[in-house]
Amino acid sequence: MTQHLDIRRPDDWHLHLRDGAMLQGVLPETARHFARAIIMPNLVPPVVTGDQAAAYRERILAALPEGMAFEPLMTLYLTEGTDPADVAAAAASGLVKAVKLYPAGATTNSHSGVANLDKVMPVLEKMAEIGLPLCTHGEVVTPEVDIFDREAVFIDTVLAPLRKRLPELRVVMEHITTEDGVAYAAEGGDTLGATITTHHLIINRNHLLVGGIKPHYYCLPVAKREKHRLALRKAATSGNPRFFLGTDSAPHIDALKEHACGCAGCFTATNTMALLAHVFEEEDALGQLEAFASLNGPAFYHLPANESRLRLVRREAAQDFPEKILTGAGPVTVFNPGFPVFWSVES
Ligand SMILES: NC(=O)N[C@@H](CC(=O)O)C(=O)O
Ligand SMILES: [Zn+2]
Ligand SMILES: [Zn+2]
Repeated sequence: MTQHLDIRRPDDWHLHLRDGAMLQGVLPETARHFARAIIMPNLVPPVVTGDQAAAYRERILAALPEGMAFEPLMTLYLTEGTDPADVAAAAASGLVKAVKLYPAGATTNSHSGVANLDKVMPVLEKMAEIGLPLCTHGEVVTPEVDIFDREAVFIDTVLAPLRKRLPELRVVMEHITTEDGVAYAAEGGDTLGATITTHHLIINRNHLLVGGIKPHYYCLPVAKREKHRLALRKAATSGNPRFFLGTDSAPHIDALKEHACGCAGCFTATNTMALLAHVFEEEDALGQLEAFASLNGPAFYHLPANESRLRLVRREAAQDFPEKILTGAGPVTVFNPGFPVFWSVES
């Protein structure tokens, strides 16, 4: 029997589109299913100023194929030189929807990020005043802290003190990967949100490491123990408005993933909605998929939910997804969940 699930069209609250030939190649994969996305600013060089965000937005719209509708929601990359007045102007014009904090050295293209939070307090104070959210890559980079503990230590030593110091600041904990992140976000009140990726609902660290290293499962924050994956599933399917979808779909060409020093990032734009339907069905929570993918994010960002709809269909036979997307920059492997998926998006 074919089963349908109709939901409001989803948005992606954490997406990497890159630039140039890669942007051209990956943008349709998101625009096919998503109405809007928060666009991450970690280009080389990063998107720091309002002018740079406006120019990047134009490049994204220019790369959109004829007949596709998609609204990029722009962000600024926070640096120790960021000007609070520029941030405020970019927010007031409606161009910029959030500012992104990368602790310097934490992830892909984060070297221009923040080493000393004191240096950006004037920007954060301005953001608290105007209600502009701060999106955080929540990992400390202290070499002594184990990579699997970096998120929990960030919460204790950076995020909680910052939110005490600036309680009005609206914060999104991006791509949470631990039960600690889930617990902190659940208690955070309405100034706090947390995005969860599709892949962290599917893989734990065994999938990454047992039986040979799987470079296409390597992302940051790195996948954790099974108990953390289960906590993320519980949070995502709970209906709790603090939790919403941010795929963190992060394309890198295969040559840089299958490498002695492979890049971090899973590319999930192509099959995310089908995979989420699979996960939510497994959790007996298909009725909560719309909240997670289409309602909780807009509510946090004070934007209306989309009026258009998306239909997911459960087929008799397992559905095929492309193994790779062929972009002008090179092939990009699509996230393979490692199990058959019967759901697909009706086109
Ligand atoms: N998630 C990742 O593993 N990679 C992201 C950066 C990020 O979101 O941390 C990327 O830009 O490739
Ligand atoms: Zn990140
Ligand atoms: Zn990301």
